[in-house]
Amino acid sequence: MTALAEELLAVRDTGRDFATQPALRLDRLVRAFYQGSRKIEVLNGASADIFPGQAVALVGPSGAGKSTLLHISGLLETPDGGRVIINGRDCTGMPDAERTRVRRVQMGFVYQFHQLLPEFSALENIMIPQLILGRTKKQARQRAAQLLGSLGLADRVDHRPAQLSGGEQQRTAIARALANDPRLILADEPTGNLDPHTAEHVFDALIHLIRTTGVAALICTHNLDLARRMDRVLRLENGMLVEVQPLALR
Ligand SMILES: Nc1ncnc2c1ncn2[C@@H]1O[C@H](COP(=O)(O)OP(=O)(O)OP(=O)(O)O)[C@@H](O)[C@H]1O
Repeated sequence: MTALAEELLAVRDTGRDFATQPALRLDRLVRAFYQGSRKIEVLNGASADIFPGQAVALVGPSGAGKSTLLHISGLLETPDGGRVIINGRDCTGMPDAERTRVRRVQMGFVYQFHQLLPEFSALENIMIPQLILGRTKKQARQRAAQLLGSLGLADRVDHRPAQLSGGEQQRTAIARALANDPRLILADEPTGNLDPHTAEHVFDALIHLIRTTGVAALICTHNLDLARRMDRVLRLENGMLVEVQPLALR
């Protein structure tokens, strides 16, 4: 385990106080799919509150519905029943334009494959979402440089994604997710494409930013070693979210 990882674990184990309003409240979510005439009930009353500053792992077997839950949390899909409440606001029935705005202003996304724009530099990739929200070029450049610096990429700002290693690409994607100071990070296997050593470093960087910015994060992962190091673990079981003690995770 790296020194940073040990420091992060120590912070988790001191039992910090979290803000009282959840950044994300999932309230009795229901979602089913039909495959032919067969109905698959993926979410069946899934509920959870995720508070600012918490890194929460989402685990469960393949096909349990983790991606479905992340898509619904990110307002990319609508549930058949239940509510998604972001910072106290019920977003479930919002019109598309309003959902897009909530996503852009309040959320950051990290995917297994970085999805950086190949023709732009690392710096520009982090500036673009800020320019969309109306920051000036100067403000966007400063914020992008600051984030890349805090992720150990100060000497990579002008590199295009293809000129970065897998771990550097993923750290750039994390910086992009944080560019607009979101309240909530949603991450789908953010280290799933990396070798174990690189995955650990990228994960440490992500957790460090969660702890220092106070953003809330729901992180889907198959990697139980990483899940054990988060503040909380939620396991999807039979369409419900079950809280598991991180150190008891098997
Ligand atoms: N659009 C869809 N149409 C039909 N079935 C779907 C659709 N999306 C997901 N499913 C089904 O819902 C179930 C849950 O899928 P989901 O991708 O959410 O699981 P997961 O836990 O993320 O799996 P994995 O760990 O393998 O990525 C699966 O049985 C999947 O086939």
